[in-house]
Amino acid sequence: MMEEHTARAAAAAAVPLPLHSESPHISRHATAFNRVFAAFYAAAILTLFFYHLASLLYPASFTSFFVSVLLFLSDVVLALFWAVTQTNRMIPLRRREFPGNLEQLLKQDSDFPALDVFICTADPYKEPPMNVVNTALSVMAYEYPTQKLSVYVSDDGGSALTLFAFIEAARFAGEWLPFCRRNGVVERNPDAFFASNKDSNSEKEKIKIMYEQMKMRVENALAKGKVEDEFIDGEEERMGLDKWTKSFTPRNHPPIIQVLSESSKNKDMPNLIYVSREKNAASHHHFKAGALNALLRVSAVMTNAPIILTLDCDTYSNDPQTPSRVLCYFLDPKVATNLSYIQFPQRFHGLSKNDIYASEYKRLYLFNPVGMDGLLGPAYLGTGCFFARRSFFGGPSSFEAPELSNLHPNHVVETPIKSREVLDLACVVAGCEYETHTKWGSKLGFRYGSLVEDYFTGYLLQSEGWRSIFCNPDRVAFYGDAPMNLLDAVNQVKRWVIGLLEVTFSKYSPVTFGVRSIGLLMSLSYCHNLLWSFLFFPVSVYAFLPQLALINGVSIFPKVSNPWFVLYAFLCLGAYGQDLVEFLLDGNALKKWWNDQRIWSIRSLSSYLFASIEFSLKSLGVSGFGFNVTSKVVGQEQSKRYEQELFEFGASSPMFVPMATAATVNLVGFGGGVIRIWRSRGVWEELFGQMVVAGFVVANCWPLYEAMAFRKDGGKLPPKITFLSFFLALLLCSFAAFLF
Ligand SMILES: O=c1ccn([C@@H]2O[C@H](COP(=O)(O)OP(=O)(O)O[C@H]3O[C@H](CO)[C@@H](O)[C@H](O)[C@H]3O)[C@@H](O)[C@H]2O)c(=O)[nH]1
Ligand SMILES: [Mn+2]
Repeated sequence: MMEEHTARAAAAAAVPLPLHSESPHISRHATAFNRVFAAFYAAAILTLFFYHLASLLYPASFTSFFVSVLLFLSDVVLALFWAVTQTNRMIPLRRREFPGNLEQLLKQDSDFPALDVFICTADPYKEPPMNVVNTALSVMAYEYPTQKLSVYVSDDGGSALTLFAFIEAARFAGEWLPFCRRNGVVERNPDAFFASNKDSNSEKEKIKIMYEQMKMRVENALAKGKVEDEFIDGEEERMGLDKWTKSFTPRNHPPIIQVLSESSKNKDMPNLIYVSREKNAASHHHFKAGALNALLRVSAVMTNAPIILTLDCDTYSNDPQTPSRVLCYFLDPKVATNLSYIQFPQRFHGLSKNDIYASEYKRLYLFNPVGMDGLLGPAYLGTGCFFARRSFFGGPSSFEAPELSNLHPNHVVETPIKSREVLDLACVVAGCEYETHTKWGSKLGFRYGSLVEDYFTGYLLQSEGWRSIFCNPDRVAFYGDAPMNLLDAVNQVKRWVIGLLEVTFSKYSPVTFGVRSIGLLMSLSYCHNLLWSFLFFPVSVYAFLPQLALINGVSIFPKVSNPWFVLYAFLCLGAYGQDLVEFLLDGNALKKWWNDQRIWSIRSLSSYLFASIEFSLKSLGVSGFGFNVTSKVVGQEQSKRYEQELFEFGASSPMFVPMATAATVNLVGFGGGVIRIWRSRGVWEELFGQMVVAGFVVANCWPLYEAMAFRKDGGKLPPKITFLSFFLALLLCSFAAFLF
């Protein structure tokens, strides 16, 4: 009896408890419905093309031919966009991790694999050092053996203020980390913790005061633009800050590497290392990808952890257990062999109630990754992503050796991180010239050649045979900042789209290279983003053409009584309806969806349009572009308006001109249509489709009318832009009067 029991226990021990599971993200019925709907929708699109071809072949006049061509081309782009969205609905996956079961593998601290965290920052004024410090503290306080954890901060802004903030942070961490552990704090970003925990006790009061004092010192230094002598403590700190000589500028300075906290000296603290790679005017620094590659090498020399977490400076940890979730995959030999990265969704804090600029990017950061996870895995989203270091050195079965043996992913570091030898080598690998004649950026590390280094790198890793995993636990793992004014929001997407165009027209285009290396469905998923830039065309056509025709009483869509009208209605309602249902099922309010669909058109008429222009100019050699960092600070007035969900225009940017012109033309078109229908009732059947389109755009443009005519605050549309758009609308109307 006893024997049998022991035997059973032994058998149970031999079968390890699962570390993770996967299941379909949506019910089988929902997937089946999606497929049937997709089949119907595809048939409807084909029928529409038949209709278009017929009108192209037998045009009534030159004008109707011209109109048909524009509508046909627009619908081709929209149909392609629809088609590439479908792949993400085919096999959406939901994953679960069981970190509790890790105990079987991790009996003591030394069993844990080491983890290197990379945090990138680039500008102390757009990315306040205190926020970066909060991000760093939130990960330094991970529930993870401190001896196995190192946090590297890359400062592309080359700012003494950021270094000073981190000197302060290292000191504060000595109190903060034990405080979190003693009290089982879950919110380990101090700022978020103090904001949400109002009740106080003496211990909390004490630490809050320390935090406030640190914050004051850092913010004072920032306001003065320099670090006062009185705040510098000891020779080591002085020597670090002394590197900022007269000739030091953010674009021209030697490499600076400072170890601010060392786990071998203080067993309760992880390593904290400040890195500002060398910069000079003669060498290209490849923006964030360059910074990450410098960190890959510096960290290889110092700690060489097999697992790496990349974070933007604003992406703080909201869950100290996150590394354990990741280990559920990295420690499972069945998935680990070809696993490159585990991506968490990008989530944002401080969004307005209905997210007016749709900064949440539900589709990009949630729906699409879930869909891609059923294939080879999600795209890399730039932040909140854990990598296997090995995957930066060639495919799973084709190793690319780095030029120095110390950078080899299996190299074991035995020298203390503060030794001269290590620091000197770290400075060499953080130098400008280091990458010349090496494979960094092409075969090794993060890839160069696109402003969306995340998308490009993830895609190329997958094409080498790696796969990725999307991890979306119930408790949000990371929170970041979203742009809080319209110009920042559209400029950010413009930068992305330029980066995507760089990929589209490179030799690695998903359309050609991708289909061969990652298969049709995966490359279609990647094409979803590539098609963004082309959307400016159909959206411009639908924002102007039906309305200009309407002003002139010309019908361009089928009459309501015509059977073809049903087809149009099905295609429009179907696309918008499915989008709406997916949003509502995800638990979002209707208003949030409304804002999301509005921004889709706004981005098309601003970001996508201007990105296409800038990319063409660059290709012709007329101008260049760079990585314009999104500001993570907002003024008080602005933030109040954001809370009230008022669109923030304020600046006179050409980006606003097309949307303001569309708003004007649609209002005039809708008004003109109403008058025509009122004058002769019979025409409503012919103009109905155009009235619906114009009415829909007018409803969408409400914030623009407000900003043009009714608002007095600093966020209104500058009169210059309003008048320019009136003028352009007049020009368009005159042209239309001539055309129709
Ligand atoms: O030369 C540079 C430029 C930027 N950054 C850092 O890159 C990060 C992202 O910059 P941000 O201005 O916030 O850009 P976003 O458009 O918000 O970033 C999204 O898009 C980027 C790709 O375009 C990804 O790298 C990001 O992870 C992703 O969140 C920030 O931490 C910056 O400090 C650098 O380190 N060096
Ligand atoms: Mn950002």
